Amino acid sequence: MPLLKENHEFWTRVKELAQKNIKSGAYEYFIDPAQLLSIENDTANILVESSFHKDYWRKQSDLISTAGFEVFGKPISYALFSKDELSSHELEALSDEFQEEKTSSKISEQATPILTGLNGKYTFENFVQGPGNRWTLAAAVAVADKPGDTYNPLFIYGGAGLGKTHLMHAIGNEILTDNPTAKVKYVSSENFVNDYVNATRKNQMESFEHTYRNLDLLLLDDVQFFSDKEGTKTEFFNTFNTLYEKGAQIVLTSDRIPQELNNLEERLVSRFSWGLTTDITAPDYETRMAILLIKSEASNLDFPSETLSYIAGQIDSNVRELEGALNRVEFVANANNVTRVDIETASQALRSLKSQANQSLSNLTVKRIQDEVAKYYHISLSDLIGPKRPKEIAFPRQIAMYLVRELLGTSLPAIGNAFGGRDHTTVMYAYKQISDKMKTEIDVQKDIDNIKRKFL
Ligand SMILES: Nc1ncnc2c1ncn2[C@@H]1O[C@H](COP(=O)(O)OP(=O)(O)OP(=O)(O)O)[C@@H](O)[C@H]1O
Repeated sequence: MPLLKENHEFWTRVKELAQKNIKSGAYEYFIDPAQLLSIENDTANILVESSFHKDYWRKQSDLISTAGFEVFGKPISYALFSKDELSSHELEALSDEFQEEKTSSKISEQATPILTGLNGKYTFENFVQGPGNRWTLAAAVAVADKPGDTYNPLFIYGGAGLGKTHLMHAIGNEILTDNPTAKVKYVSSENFVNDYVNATRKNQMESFEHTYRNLDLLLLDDVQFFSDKEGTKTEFFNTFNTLYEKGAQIVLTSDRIPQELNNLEERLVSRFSWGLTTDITAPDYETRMAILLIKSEASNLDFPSETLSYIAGQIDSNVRELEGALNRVEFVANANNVTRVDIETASQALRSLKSQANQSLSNLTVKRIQDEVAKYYHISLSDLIGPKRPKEIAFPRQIAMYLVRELLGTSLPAIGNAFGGRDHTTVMYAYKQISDKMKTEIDVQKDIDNIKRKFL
């Protein structure tokens, strides 16, 4: 039976995820008024306003399962109760425990539990070892075994989609399994900066420092995107020093070595090299095969090894893309009612992926992408490529930059030029922002799909 503190953490996480993925009107109407009554036998009992709200909540199983995995490391199902169908007695019976624990938690020292940010699905067990990641995996296991003791900080660098984030989560999950009370936090550099900016704005620096400087393990992802604002850098420098001096473990990732992090000052970069700097390179064929084998086991389809070998031969530099290719093959096989996936089906699926890109290549231009994106978001082309920065314009601009990079493979400086002479780092940031959102935000995935469809 999970503790109440975790219940709170779970519910906060559900709402955070909903805020990210659901339009604000729907969030305010359907999600915000709902209450978590209790969690019993891995089932969250949720009270909603009416049976109409229930229908909406039934489609939100992703929110519950993601938050369940992140907070409890296991699947959580949910039962819905609407106010109009529950007697006050039944309501009391369901919520007693939660209310009771809620009262006692108010007395406990910390009002807000640390949100670990960890995703329970990334573990050492499901990370495939290969020549490109062997030493980094060994270092990560050593760090999880003796945090703060072996390599501190551990700095992992390498190209996109090669497993850096996976290993970070695995370290955090392992440490929490060994010591469930450890104070662990995974955060992207961007979110660290956001937390800091919000804390200064709301006058909550004490609470910010309390959270970050008392950690046993800080996992900071993508430090190449760290803001170059002075206040944030100083705060991070101080956080780093405090944690390091008290022997807390720090793990950092980046797409480049510390010495190439031009956004950070020398004194910080040199600290990154105090521990161990280690890289991940692209998986070789055997590793790709092993990854496909593990991932395909979760499928209800039969993948003969020659089919996996075919897929492994098509995608060779990015595990995220390899997973995407497998998903695409599964999708096409299911659509064609195929249960045993042969090479023909796989090649058909991957051909259509490629032909989509090829078609785009043949008649697509930067200008056409800009026009379609501007039209889609109801803004003018001059605003899209001009200097304005409000969110309603900055977001479509990031989408357009992402699509140009994705569909045309245009270089970063050339994209910068096509968008009013912006610096290539701005384009890189935009691309990363949208790639990240594509992983978690359904609305963004839909927007990108809708816009892409106009080019086919
Ligand atoms: N060796 C591996 N074994 C199993 N899965 C892997 C391996 N390497 C990567 N993956 C999977 O590939 C996907 C991408 O990995 P991850 O997000 O960790 O990449 P990354 O290096 O952090 O990329 P980015 O820099 O773009 O954020 C994840 O789903 C991860 O589980």
